[in-house]
Amino acid sequence: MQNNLKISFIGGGNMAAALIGGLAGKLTAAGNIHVVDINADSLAKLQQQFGIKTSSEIDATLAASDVVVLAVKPQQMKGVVAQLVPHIKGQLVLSIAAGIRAVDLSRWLKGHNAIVRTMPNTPALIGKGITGMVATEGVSKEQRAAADAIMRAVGETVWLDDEKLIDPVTAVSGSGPAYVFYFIEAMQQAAQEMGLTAEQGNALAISTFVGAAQLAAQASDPVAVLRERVTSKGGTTYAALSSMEASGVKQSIINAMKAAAARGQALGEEFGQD
Ligand SMILES: NC(=O)C1=CN([C@@H]2O[C@H](COP(=O)(O)OP(=O)(O)OC[C@H]3O[C@@H](n4cnc5c(N)ncnc54)[C@H](O)[C@@H]3O)[C@@H](O)[C@H]2O)C=CC1
Ligand SMILES: O=C(O)[C@@H]1CCC=N1
Repeated sequence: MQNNLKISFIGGGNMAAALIGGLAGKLTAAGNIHVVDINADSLAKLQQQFGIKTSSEIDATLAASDVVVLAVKPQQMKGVVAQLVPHIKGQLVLSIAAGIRAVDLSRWLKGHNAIVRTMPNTPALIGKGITGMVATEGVSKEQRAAADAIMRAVGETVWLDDEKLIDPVTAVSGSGPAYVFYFIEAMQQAAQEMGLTAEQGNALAISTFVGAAQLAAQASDPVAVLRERVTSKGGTTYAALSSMEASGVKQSIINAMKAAAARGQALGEEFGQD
């Protein structure tokens, strides 16, 4: 399904590249995608990989875009957005930045109110992302549909009614892939400490994650029931889970995720000021 949606990315880093990979030549022609980045190497890579248009400075392409995706770090957002003001008229502005609130983007854009704030994640790279998103009042039906189509090009979407929930979404799915990788790293290390090779440990840990996650996605039972089915009384899993409980692993994960959400809020407060 291709349409003629013209999309400009401000920032062509990791997340932008993941999104462009799902969009270019799929949702819209590669020639309809434009990336502005100050890093010439990133631009050259994107240009080569996807055949999109690139430039090191904001130019007239921006004014002709339907959607402007803000994909720089929260710390850079205010300075970058200030440069966009003369070029933003009716476009949809779609931010993927952690923390930065729509109200601050709108103020920096001199009252522009067609903003969709999103939180994607890196499995977008393989079309398996999930994005939490919320729209401001000035977003039209068509713009909302365009935002949804852009994020669906790299996975699933979950729309929120309340922007405050974006920080919890960031804590669950935005940062979430890193927790999974951390858990896999721990399993790989344990495998090696117990005598398996790195290659064996790698295969066993990753396949276990993929298989268990797919089972959880497909099963009609809650994950707690799936866990109980692995856990024989007096058996090996019971020994492992008892050790985790004794070390407070579950509470530690909960605390960590609350820290991520709090950091999202703090980023908004710190980098969303005038
Ligand atoms: N990496 C992740 O897992 C996720 C990141 N995000 C958000 O995505 C945004 C981008 O993150 P990443 O892609 O990971 O960062 P990144 O550092 O890979 O990309 C940022 C890009 O912005 C460019 N840039 C910096 N100043 C600029 C300017 N003045 N004009 C144009 N381009 C400029 C940099 O050269 C860089 O290529 C962040 O706001 C982050 O919160 C959201 C969800 C997940
Ligand atoms: O760590 C971060 O701040 C970004 C947002 C979610 C994932 N990476």
